[in-house]
Amino acid sequence: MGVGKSTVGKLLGERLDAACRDTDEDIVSGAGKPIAEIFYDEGEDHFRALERAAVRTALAEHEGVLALGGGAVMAAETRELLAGRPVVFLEMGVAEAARRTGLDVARPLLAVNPRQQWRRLMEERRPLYAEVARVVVSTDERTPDEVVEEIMDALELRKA
Ligand SMILES: Nc1ncnc2c1ncn2[C@@H]1O[C@H](COP(=O)(O)OP(=O)(O)O)[C@@H](O)[C@H]1O
Ligand SMILES: O=C(O)C1=C[C@@H](OP(=O)(O)O)[C@@H](O)[C@H](O)C1
Ligand SMILES: [Mg+2]
Repeated sequence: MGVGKSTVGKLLGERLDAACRDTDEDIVSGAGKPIAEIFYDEGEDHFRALERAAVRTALAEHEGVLALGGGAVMAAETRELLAGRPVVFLEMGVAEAARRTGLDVARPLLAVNPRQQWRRLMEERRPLYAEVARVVVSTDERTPDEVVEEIMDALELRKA
């Protein structure tokens, strides 16, 4: 959350001349309301079901860059669908996370005690990110464009 998946995904798409899709955007357009409202109105379990379906559909029909939400890997089905694909795990430290997410009400899971919540979520999720990732790229002290270049190197996407 806040590491830059959506921002960097779009830039990477431009850099590769490929389309970028973001499953959170698919969920919002499908539900007709923002993510925070889905959480508050229907609850997290409902959001996760929409997320699993959005990832399944996007992986089946989209070619190019796909940005996921930070909690998508919690679903075993999603981890299985990601296996063997060029998945990038973008990381950052907690100080940077606090700066980037700020008081962003669009991220309901960080609405209360954001730093503590972020640490707790990362402890739980880090092994799952490591399980699905082909490469890990640090985003601390890097601009989104620099992160794109790191991804290009890490996945060996540069043309010879
Ligand atoms: N490398 C970066 N350095 C500084 N700010 C960044 C960087 N990448 C993204 N941001 C900013 O952090 C916030 C969260 O980015 P976003 O792309 O929505 O992350 P995610 O999709 O991983 O939650 C946005 O305000 C974005 O402009
Ligand atoms: O980490 C999470 O559980 C979530 C991350 C969000 O996406 P980003 O990681 O793009 O912020 C969004 O899917 C939702 O608020 C839940
Ligand atoms: Mg995002």
